[in-house]
Amino acid sequence: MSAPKSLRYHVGPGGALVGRLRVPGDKSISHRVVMLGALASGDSHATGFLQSEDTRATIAAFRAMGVVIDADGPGEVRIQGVGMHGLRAATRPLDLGNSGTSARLLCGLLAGQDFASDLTGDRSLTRRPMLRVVEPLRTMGARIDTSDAGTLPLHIDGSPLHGIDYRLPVASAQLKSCLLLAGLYADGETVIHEHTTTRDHTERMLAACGWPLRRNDSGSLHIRAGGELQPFDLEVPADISSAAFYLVGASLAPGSDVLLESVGINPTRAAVIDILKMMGADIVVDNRRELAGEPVADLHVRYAPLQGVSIPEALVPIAIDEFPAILVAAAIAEGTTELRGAAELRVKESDRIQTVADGLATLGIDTQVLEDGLIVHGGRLNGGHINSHGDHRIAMAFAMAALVAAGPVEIDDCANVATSFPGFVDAARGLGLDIREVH
Ligand SMILES: O=C(O)C1=C[C@@H](OP(=O)(O)O)[C@@H](O)[C@H](O)C1
Ligand SMILES: C=C(OP(=O)(O)O)C(=O)O
Repeated sequence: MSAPKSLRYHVGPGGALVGRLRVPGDKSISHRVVMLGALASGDSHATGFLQSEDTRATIAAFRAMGVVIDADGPGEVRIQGVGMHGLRAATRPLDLGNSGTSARLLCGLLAGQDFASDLTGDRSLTRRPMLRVVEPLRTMGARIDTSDAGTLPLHIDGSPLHGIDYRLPVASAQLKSCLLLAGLYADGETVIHEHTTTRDHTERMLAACGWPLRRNDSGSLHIRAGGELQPFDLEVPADISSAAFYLVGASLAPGSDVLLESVGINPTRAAVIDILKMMGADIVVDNRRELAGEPVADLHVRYAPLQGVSIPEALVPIAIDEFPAILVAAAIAEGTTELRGAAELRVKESDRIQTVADGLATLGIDTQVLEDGLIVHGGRLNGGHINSHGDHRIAMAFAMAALVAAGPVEIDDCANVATSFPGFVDAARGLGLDIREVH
């Protein structure tokens, strides 16, 4: 979107991370704050909100549909909810930038409106698969056109929906959330079965807004239309996906000692802690409490030597966005790390299996690329020149690799770090990383 695309990071080798930090608000929860706040019957307010390019894309979409949103205060957002039937047709296509969460959740939310919408996005987003949401929505009665490749741009001709009984074919919280949001407008019951646990922020926030949502003993979700969403006033936890870069950086670099404050540790999100601990990381989870119906804690991480592990497949969806960082940790761990069952990584902002493998090869690390994962043989890192392919998490993960590299790490195409973690460079420098931006 607005950030310059030529941004490069120069990261000097060595050093340690020391200090305390509250990383910005959780991106998944911040998107949902805007979406459910917009549909609530009254005004909502949130602090700790992530102001980033992805969440701004969601805000812009709802403003274009007539919702008044004030997001000027740092980390603060006020939303004048218009009620379940108060959205209005936008006069332009809704441009969701780089944000898969915005595109997929909005698809469900807009399918049952009584107006038409067009959705588009940037180069990366217009390549990401949308049929996973479009096909079940069509079964619910939605009228949606996609590109020939099944991607954005989409035309959604709002239509009456009916509930379906659906088993998710991929472990995707975006798909689950899309169908739950469509279910808010569907006749009869919408039932969703998941064979693997994925993040449950939509379910928690719907419950917090007083919408009846039932989970039966086998874990399937049941939702019906006809309710009202209560407005809310909440504090968004810090994003564990952003904290992950510092968990890894501090684990890698001797002498590191970092306290990450008020990080969301929702059990459907927090497997990065378990995986790093399996590798030998020294992470203490302290001061556990709740914010916005979500568990949070302070995470105290100190340097520790790491060993390679075989990552349990059940943990993959619960750490899905953290693999660029985890695989950088694997690169200096002693022995071999095996990641399997992670084919979803290929359809994120970049093909994260290939971009990580290419980046690690540049730094001198042997890997074996699998269709659904990566085998990393830990070793010593050289400096080198990395192409992030415009993927924010690749850029931040390789910035941390410099802490243990023998020479500088240059990373191209870093502007999209602003999609999830504006302020990453200042925060990293504040803790001791020798990083600067080159325009
Ligand atoms: O629901 C969400 O907020 C998200 C779900 C995940 O995507 P998938 O549903 O595609 O796994 C994750 O990768 C993304 O960053 C955010
Ligand atoms: C995959 C991600 O986000 P999204 O799907 O919303 O683009 C991410 O933030 O790593």
